[in-house]
Amino acid sequence: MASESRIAQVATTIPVRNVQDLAACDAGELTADALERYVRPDIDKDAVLYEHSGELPVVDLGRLNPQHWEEEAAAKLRYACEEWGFFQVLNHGVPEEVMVSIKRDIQEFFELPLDVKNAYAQTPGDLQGYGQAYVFSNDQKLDWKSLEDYSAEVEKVAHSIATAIGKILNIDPELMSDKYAVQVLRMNYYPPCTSMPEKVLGFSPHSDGSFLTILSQVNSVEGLQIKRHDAWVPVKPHPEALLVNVGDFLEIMTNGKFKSIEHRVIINAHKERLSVSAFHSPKFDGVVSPATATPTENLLYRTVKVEGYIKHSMSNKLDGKRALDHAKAF
Ligand SMILES: O=C(O)CCC(=O)C(=O)O
Ligand SMILES: [Fe+2]
Repeated sequence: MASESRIAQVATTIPVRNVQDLAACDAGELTADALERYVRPDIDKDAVLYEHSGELPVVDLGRLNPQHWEEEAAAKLRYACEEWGFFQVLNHGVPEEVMVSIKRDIQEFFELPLDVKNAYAQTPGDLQGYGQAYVFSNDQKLDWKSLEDYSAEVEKVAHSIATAIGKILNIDPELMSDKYAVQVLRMNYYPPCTSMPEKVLGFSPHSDGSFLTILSQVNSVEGLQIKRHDAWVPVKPHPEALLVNVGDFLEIMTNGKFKSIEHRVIINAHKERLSVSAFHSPKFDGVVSPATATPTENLLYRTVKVEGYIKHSMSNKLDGKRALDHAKAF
């Protein structure tokens, strides 16, 4: 569909030297100068709280479907969206063989020579950090069965989570259904950095310009950190779970009750990290309006045009939750 290709077009970023190529060069070439672009002076500004990793909410999707709905699981989902903005999802229903195949194909893809990868991909780009990404929207898939299967399965997961959220918030399912209608997949690759891993970021702090994002931490290498109470909490990869986060459009729609949380990716000294993000967003020509629980509730956000918001959030330098300021009511 035309609107979907437009997302991939705005998703391109500034061309820079491919980081995978950079990381593969001789140690002598990896000077502070070569890495300067990726060094983040404020990387240590906020504490990293490893001891809180285990507190990240885990939501059991098997207990949140119309045939089997448990209030306790619903309360957990609400808490996760209000307090953390991120949660692990178990019993997500994606068959094991689909997970195994997509993980294998992504690993193999990133081992291909650069020119072959670039010929495959519509929109190779950097991640505003020491990372590399390839983006595919619904109509621009690689010719892989695994990607097609994964995409379809993750769409079902997005549907189940959005339906459960709609039920929790008392939102008409019809109104909910077009909020996650467009899916864009991005494969992310973060090479190891032996010379100064503690100084470079794989992905600068940002919140997602989506409605819901579903992430698979493909090779279970740690790196993702999420903001909580002005500190960073590392997310431990969970082999059976998918990681889900509230995106900016869901924060706007809930008038700030569900939180689209700032996150970043740090770099490992020895291991590469691979992940695949599935962004689910409303159709490009739509709008998202804040829904208030009571008529007297103050409006924190205004109605935003989807296309304008996505373009705005992608065309600016990543800067925490700054993109959402664009949608503030005042
Ligand atoms: O690789 C990751 O863990 C995070 C990726 C991410 O934040 C994104 O794709 O928006
Ligand atoms: Fe993200």
